Amino acid sequence: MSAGRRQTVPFALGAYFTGSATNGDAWRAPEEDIDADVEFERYRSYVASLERAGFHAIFLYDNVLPIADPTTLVRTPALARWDTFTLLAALAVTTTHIGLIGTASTTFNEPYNIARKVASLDRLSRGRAGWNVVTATGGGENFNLAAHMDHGARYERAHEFVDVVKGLWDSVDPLAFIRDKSSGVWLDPGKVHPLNHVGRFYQVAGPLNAPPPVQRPPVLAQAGASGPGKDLAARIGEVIYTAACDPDEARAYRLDVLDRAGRHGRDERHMRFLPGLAPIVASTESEARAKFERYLSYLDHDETLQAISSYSSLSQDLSLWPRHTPITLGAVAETNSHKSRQSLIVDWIERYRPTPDDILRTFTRGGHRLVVGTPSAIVDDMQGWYESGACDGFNIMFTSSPVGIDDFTRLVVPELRRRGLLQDGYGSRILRENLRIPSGRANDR
Ligand SMILES: Cc1cc2nc3c(=O)[nH]c(=O)nc-3n(C[C@H](O)[C@H](O)[C@H](O)COP(=O)(O)O)c2cc1C
Repeated sequence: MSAGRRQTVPFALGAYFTGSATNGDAWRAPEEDIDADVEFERYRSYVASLERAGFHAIFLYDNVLPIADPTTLVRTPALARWDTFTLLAALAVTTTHIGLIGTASTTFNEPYNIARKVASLDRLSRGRAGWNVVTATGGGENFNLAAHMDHGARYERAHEFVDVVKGLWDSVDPLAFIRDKSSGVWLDPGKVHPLNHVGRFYQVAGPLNAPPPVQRPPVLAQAGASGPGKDLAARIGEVIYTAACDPDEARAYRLDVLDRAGRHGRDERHMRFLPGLAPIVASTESEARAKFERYLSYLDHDETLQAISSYSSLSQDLSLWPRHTPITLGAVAETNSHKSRQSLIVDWIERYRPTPDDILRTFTRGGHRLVVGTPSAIVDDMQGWYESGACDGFNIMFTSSPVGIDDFTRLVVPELRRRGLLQDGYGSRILRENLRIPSGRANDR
């Protein structure tokens, strides 16, 4: 099983970052960096470590939410956030092989701008750019809307948005540029193809006024998991980020999206499913447990429970629930924001009847799975998920930086290598080639 699987869908390792001050929830721990929102050097050194360790890509989360009440931010480093593609552009010139995947929403951007940004990043990085296509969990109030756009409408626009971006990337053949001083011919107009797109939501003439991307096309990531989210993933997603706490559910999700992808002539060779994983690792089990308790001691429990309640739209604040009493959810109003995270956490609470304390011990504030243990226990977990077809790798969400990054690269990465899951070094300087994802073009199915 594993040898064949490794041939078709090689194990992929990504690293998740927000563009703000700290990566971990326990930001008050003495060793935790707290100034990455103003010091580029922090990101430069994190990503340099990940590149030395052979991570395929980093992924920058982003949102543009309104903050009606700044008192909700008193205890969390979330407000100041680098503009995603500006930060990635800087990282493009401090790295050589690691992929650089940034989030931009199809709800609050125009396709022309995104096509240009990602194409430019792909050139700057010599073929390592990716775009995480989101419809955004909120933010309309910052973009001329009274509220967030309806979930269904967001996804309808997203399909057309991505088609336009891909069309713009194809609108200029890189060979169009003759640049011949002797003849005075700069450009071959036969290799420039205005798009002239007229659709339901967008009217875009083109051609794209940007350096042609190196990758044909740059890698597309996607992270929605509601019905419409899965349809978008199935049609355009190449790297699929998920939150999953149970391997059976992750496997069912993967098979569901692959089934939908089949209708678009796509299969598992074209997609890498990467659930989030937040590791706390140490050489011995007891050390790892002690580290975990220390992490919990620096976590603001109320704030973390409030964040999970709000991000998962639970219709109640879990921080108000007695800390050691099993939670009973009342009626949960259907959300227009993050439908899949809502159902993930609601289902989990209904199935296991956890206490708020159990939630803190199981999930990060974003609702991703915490795993505590030795390097071999953590790799057993990862390998088990991968080999059973629950995923194609992981998106590592470090519980602290820089120490959590250092722990993972020092302890877990060598074990992943020893088991042949992760290769030594990079096979290519191009992200799509390192992930071994074909472009989907006729000559590269
Ligand atoms: C790992 C992961 C990362 C995500 N990153 C972002 C992000 O950066 N910005 C955003 O607005 N939504 C992000 N999302 C949310 C989804 O893209 C999507 O907007 C959300 O799941 C709502 O869509 P759904 O109802 O189809 O699930 C992320 C989801 C996951 C699982």
